Amino acid sequence: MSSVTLNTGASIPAFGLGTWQSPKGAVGKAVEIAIRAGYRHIDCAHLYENEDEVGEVLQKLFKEGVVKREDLYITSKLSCFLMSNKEDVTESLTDTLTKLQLDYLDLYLIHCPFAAKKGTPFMKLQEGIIGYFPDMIASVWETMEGFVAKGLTKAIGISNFSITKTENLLKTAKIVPAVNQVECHAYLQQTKLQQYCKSKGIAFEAYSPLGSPARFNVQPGDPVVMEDPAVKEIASKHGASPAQVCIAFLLQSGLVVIPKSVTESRIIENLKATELVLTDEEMKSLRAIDKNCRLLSFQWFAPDKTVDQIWDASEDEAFVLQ
Ligand SMILES: NC(=O)C1=CN([C@@H]2O[C@H](COP(=O)(O)OP(=O)(O)OC[C@H]3O[C@@H](n4cnc5c(N)ncnc54)[C@H](OP(=O)(O)O)[C@@H]3O)[C@@H](O)[C@H]2O)C=CC1
Ligand SMILES: CC1=C(/C=C/C(C)=C\C=C\C(C)=C\C=O)C(C)(C)CCC1
Repeated sequence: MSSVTLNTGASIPAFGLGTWQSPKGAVGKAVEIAIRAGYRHIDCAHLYENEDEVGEVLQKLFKEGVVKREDLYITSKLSCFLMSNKEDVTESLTDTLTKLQLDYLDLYLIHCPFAAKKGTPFMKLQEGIIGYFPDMIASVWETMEGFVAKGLTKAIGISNFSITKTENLLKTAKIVPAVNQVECHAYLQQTKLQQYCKSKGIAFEAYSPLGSPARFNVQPGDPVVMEDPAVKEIASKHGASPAQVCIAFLLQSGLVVIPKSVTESRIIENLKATELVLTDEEMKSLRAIDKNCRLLSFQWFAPDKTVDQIWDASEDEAFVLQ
């Protein structure tokens, strides 16, 4: 399986399994099926509230000798509820390591540049919003740099950072983020952010590569990337599925891609997309269907701001689904 070399010198498998909205009772089985089938990269987060079940299955697979810790690439992310001070940031990582039953992560990301008050009930998030503060992010980053020094994570990175917010972070960062994990699919290709990340040596990781069809804010009439005629036509030419084309397109663009599934047949189907080779012409057709269309606006984190302000839209002028 292909990999991307990070600015740390380490390699990250270019293909991995997402676990957002993978419910407890299903996520462990999904991770087990994936690893047994050949996945070596799992994307987790404190916010997903399922890391304990992922940890249990990892332990089981280590004990059975199916895979060794050093052969896996495990990412997790700092909770947006635990960003206000060093103790909270440390609590988020410690809680994640305990739940995953690991001594170290391969990659630890700031989940998003917005913070919310500790203890805010998840469904009342809007009441606990703190917002985006560059000084808070700088201080979170300094704490995370300490995690690398202590061997608690091999690399640190960011998620949902625009160019402007990354530039702000780089003003004080001693470690350049290894990765920026952002929404990216054929309808939101983020070419400007991709180019910027490349220029800074930051690897670009594509989340929601299938257009997150079961996202919580999905509305009737929203564009559906897996139903795009170009995607379907290319899929049928290859005897592949639309999902496989969506994944192969991003992989062949040099990105790290982390589709989520808890369905055995889809977990396997998505893995097989790593073998699908698209022609230059097909890549060109897929590049042409970009709609600059953001599916996850994160506006709930900053209700006083417009979506354009949240994403520093002068950079990309994406239109956003409400
Ligand atoms: N950093 C961040 O803020 C974010 C990170 N992420 C990460 O990226 C991962 C992927 O993004 P996500 O938003 O989950 O969305 P995806 O684009 O990966 O889509 C997942 C959905 O597609 C379905 N699906 C999976 N494979 C297929 C297939 N072959 N054919 C048809 N449908 C399929 C899944 O259903 P089913 O499971 O029922 O099979 C699920 O409903 C997340 O799980 C998470 O790890 C995502 C969003 C934000
Ligand atoms: C899911 C809903 C809400 C909260 C979302 C939060 C706190 C985080 C979403 C994180 C994502 C997209 C993670 C992917 O990695 C509300 C509280 C806003 C209410 C609607 C449902």
